[in-house]
Amino acid sequence: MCGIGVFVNCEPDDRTIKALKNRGPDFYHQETFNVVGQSVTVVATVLSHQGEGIISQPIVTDDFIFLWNGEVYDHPRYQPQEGGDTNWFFDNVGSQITGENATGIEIMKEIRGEFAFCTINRKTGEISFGRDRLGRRSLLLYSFENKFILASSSSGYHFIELPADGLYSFNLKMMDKLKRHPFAANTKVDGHMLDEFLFSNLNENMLAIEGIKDGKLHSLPVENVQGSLTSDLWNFEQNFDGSCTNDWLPELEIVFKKAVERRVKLRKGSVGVLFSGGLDCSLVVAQVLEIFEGQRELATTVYLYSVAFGDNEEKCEKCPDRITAVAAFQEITEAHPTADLILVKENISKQELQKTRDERIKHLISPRISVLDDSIGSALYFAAHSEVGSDCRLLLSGLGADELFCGYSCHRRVHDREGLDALGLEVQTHIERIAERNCGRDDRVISDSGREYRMPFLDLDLISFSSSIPIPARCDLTKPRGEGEKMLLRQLAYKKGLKTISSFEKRAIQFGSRIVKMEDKKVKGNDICANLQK
Ligand SMILES: Nc1ncnc2c1ncn2[C@@H]1O[C@H](COP(=O)(O)OP(=O)(O)OP(=O)(O)O)[C@@H](O)[C@H]1O
Repeated sequence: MCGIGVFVNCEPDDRTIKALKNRGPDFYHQETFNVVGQSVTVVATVLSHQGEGIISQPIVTDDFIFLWNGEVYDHPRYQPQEGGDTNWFFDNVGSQITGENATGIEIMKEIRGEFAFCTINRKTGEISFGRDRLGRRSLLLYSFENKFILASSSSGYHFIELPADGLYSFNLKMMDKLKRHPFAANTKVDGHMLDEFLFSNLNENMLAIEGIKDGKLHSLPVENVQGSLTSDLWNFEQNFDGSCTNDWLPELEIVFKKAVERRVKLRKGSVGVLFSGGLDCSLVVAQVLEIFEGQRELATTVYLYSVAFGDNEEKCEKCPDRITAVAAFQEITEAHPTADLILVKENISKQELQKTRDERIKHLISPRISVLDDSIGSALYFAAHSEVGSDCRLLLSGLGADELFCGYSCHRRVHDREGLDALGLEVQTHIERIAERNCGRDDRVISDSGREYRMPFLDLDLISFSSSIPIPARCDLTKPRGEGEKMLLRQLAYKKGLKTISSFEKRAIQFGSRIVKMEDKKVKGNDICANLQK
């Protein structure tokens, strides 16, 4: 994982550099180039997980500048090599992505892994960039007059999150419009396929939506390149079939194991899991431990980071997520008595929350601004930034399980009111908008810890396989909570010896961690968050 930044006709401010350095504590480089008459400053920081030593960035040739933030776990042409995925990527893809040349993009589509990238053609001034189909790595965009910025993490500008709706290119000679190679999609997602991006020049009150009308606006038109980017790996089409005669569990077990294995194999340092004690993250922990038992050379300590909000230890211990974390830790330990497992309790007071939010969190959450962004972003920030486990450089979470296996209360609502077909569409929508709802924000707040964030349930093979399972085999929403939603995952947990955990009810992070209760807010999740605007 890395921090990448490209600053055309402007220089990065200190806060942006610090944010990028936090993401990549192993290496930092900043250099300014003249590209087709424009000043282009690139910043690259690295958190190394692949290859011998540390692979520096950016990769610069006479023709190209290439910045890569992500992991290639698997690709038909990829063999993990000495130079890691950065060098491989450059050899195979970077030199081929030039504007409308689709070859590079064709290779990119087959990457199993998460990424954001940027390639600058020094001869033509064509700059190509994008996030993977699920937006698992953040990339922010800002443009004003002749200034153009891309950065993994935020600063004092009015950035927008680059939508994960396609791969983009922009010509630094013309600076007139963006081109989008759109990803194929089955649902309409807010903020996707816009035909222009709007930016403001206001700098001081960066989160004040109201303020924009007083500042100048800059608009960049976006033009779609004909034909959309499709790939079997990116096919999230849901199986609406009502009949479910197969036993899906054995294959799910294999696909889930592979998804976790990919993510714990290519790494340096030990492993942590963001741990609520809920079904999803517990399954991830159990799978990691099984893999470690089978492949001792991969095994390390596994830290389980549990965050709870309250003004003293007693209150934190009563948080629903802390209660389940303690219970789940015990059950997992009983199932894996030889595992080197440490439960790390992060107790956060209101004072600490407010101070850290003002100093750090709100900048990382930016440009997201809702109450939900604040609650989830802050909880994940504290879980990820624990000082315990200084050798832990990788964090896993259970994100994605609810989307695929119908864990949310809205799934139940849609099912009860509109039936199975509508539920299938709801599942599809949840997956296609996860970049905007979760992934960008979560990547920024978590990766700021200098630990890389990976989500096994958002593995492309796992999504593809799960999507092929008829909805009634994934959940049975005629059954009560704690039983019907994520039914197939509950069976998997039971099979893995997590009997109590398999019947835990789903609980949203903002309630389970009690961050909402501590702040005593009478606001709705989608409201603009006053705390982020201060
Ligand atoms: N209090 C917490 N402390 C640390 N990490 C958390 C906490 N709450 C949630 N997370 C992380 O966020 C992920 C998503 O949360 P979510 O509530 O959807 O899943 P879960 O708690 O694992 O399972 P369930 O959805 O069944 O409750 C979790 O899998 C976990 O990795």
